[in-house]
Amino acid sequence: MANPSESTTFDVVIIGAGPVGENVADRVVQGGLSAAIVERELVGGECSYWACMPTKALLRDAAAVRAARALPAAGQAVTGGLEVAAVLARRDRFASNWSDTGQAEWLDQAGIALVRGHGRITGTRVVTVTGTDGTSRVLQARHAVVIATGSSAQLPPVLCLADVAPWASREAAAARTVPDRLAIIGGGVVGSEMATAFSALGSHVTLISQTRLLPGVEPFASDQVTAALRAAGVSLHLKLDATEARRDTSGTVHLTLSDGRLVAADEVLVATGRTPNTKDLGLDHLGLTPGAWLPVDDALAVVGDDGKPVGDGWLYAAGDVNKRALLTHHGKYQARALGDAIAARAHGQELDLAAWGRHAVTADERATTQVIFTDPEVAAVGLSAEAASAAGFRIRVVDHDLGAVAGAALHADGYRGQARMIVDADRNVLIGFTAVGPDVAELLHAATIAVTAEVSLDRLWHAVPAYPTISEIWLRLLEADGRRTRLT
Ligand SMILES: Cc1cc2nc3c(=O)[nH]c(=O)nc-3n(C[C@H](O)[C@H](O)[C@H](O)COP(=O)(O)OP(=O)(O)OC[C@H]3O[C@@H](n4cnc5c(N)ncnc54)[C@H](O)[C@@H]3O)c2cc1C
Ligand SMILES: NC(=O)c1ccc[n+]([C@@H]2O[C@H](COP(=O)([O-])OP(=O)(O)OC[C@H]3O[C@@H](n4cnc5c(N)ncnc54)[C@H](O)[C@@H]3O)[C@@H](O)[C@H]2O)c1
Repeated sequence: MANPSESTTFDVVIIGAGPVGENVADRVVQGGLSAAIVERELVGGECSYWACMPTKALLRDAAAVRAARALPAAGQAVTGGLEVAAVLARRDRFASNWSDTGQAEWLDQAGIALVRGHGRITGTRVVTVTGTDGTSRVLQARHAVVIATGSSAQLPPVLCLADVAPWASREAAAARTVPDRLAIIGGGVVGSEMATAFSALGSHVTLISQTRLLPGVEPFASDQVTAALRAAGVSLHLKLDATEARRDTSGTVHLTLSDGRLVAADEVLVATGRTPNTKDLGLDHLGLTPGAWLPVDDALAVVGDDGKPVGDGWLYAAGDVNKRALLTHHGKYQARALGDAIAARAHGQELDLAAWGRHAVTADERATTQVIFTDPEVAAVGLSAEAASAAGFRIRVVDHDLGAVAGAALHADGYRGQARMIVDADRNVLIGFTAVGPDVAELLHAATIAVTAEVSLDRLWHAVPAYPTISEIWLRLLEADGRRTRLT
């Protein structure tokens, strides 16, 4: 049998072996097709080495200490501060010491050919891979090419920023030392999580944000994270821009803010969003714009300016690069649907692209889930009140104090948190849920199931939360909404 790693023709060629590319490859191979995956850096992508895993490892020890300190006896047992070297060493393990041997072995066992190098589309269903030694290999796809090249940190237009050699998320996630003073530009998810992590590790953190913190989440959740960061000693300069950067001869960076204030720091972390990895992919030959996000249709086929699939529909984009949801779990959800769809098409089967169908990615629009690992955590699914109103839903907004739930009061003394459900008043179903508070992450999946299954609130009254758990928030929210009498 031919060695798949030496073949040049495959059913599917995937560019990018991040979590999304890996999952597309897995599904097409499980669907009976052959697949090659092209990777220019590490198999596993951003998430494994510079994003989800190492950043959550940086946050976890401090969260455990906080949880213990919220209880009188356990708090007594916690003495001293965090051992920074041990936190960084555990982070290194979670980043697999930046070695992809394990993930490359997994590809091999799964029967997926790994081609190392930079991939470019050089013709219809053709990808040319340039290795680090400059040699090229041409791969031909029989059915489809999938772009899963992810995204990189975007630098904001701050004068002379490049001269101060700022950190981006990669440098923060892989930091070898904890700077005494860290300035963060950007108050989104990366900025807020890294402010939480580095202040707990001992940095004096100053965060500058154009907007309120976490502008994508419900304002009450953003407010609680803002208050907690302030209480932890983080200096927040909100609704301001950094305009200029300069590093002096002693190594100190000086940032000028739009109101004229100056911020001094040892390092600057830029966390102002992402830019797609599409600059050098050969997209210009296909009438697409290099460096732009890749617009896709419901089947994740890349579409041109006319909204129609490029070519005869052989080119797909999944994960960060299509900008539908810049989250690993949503990218992998897209990958499962797309991999199955490519296999189904290749076997001459009909696709099921109706809402919630097997090959559809409906949850990207109706039930996006996210946990933000700040202190307190934020967990959200579906629409916020603002987004639901903007989308034209007639809604009821129901709020409840999480700290008033018996399970939360037991969980931590002085538990502070809040939950909100957004109800589609016409259908009486949940279309959004947000919770903020210590350890709310694991509350999220119950809400996700209610939103995706479109469970009526009448039925949710029969989902009895165990006593005394934090999940009793569901009962409290239903009570706050009031039991409605069915008129039919
Ligand atoms: C600091 C940070 C923390 C995050 N934390 C979380 C979190 O907790 N939970 C969560 O769900 N999401 C998180 N995210 C988002 C998550 O990292 C991304 O959504 C996810 O990595 C996207 O996966 P992907 O496969 O689309 O792209 P990537 O992970 O970026 O992988 C793309 C791969 O393609 C390769 N590639 C690119 N161009 C080429 C080319 N031309 N040829 C060959 N290979 C190429 C790259 O080297 C890379 O390996 C975080 C992001 C950041 C920045
Ligand atoms: N826990 C998680 O799920 C997690 C963790 C980290 C990152 N991520 C994902 O990674 C993606 C990238 O995160 P991010 O924080 O870089 O982006 P983001 O889009 O969440 O936030 C970027 C922030 O930077 C601000 N900004 C933009 N331009 C600016 C400028 N010139 N000056 C000052 N501020 C500016 C924006 O107003 C926004 O607040 C997000 O989409 C997020 O979903 C997820």
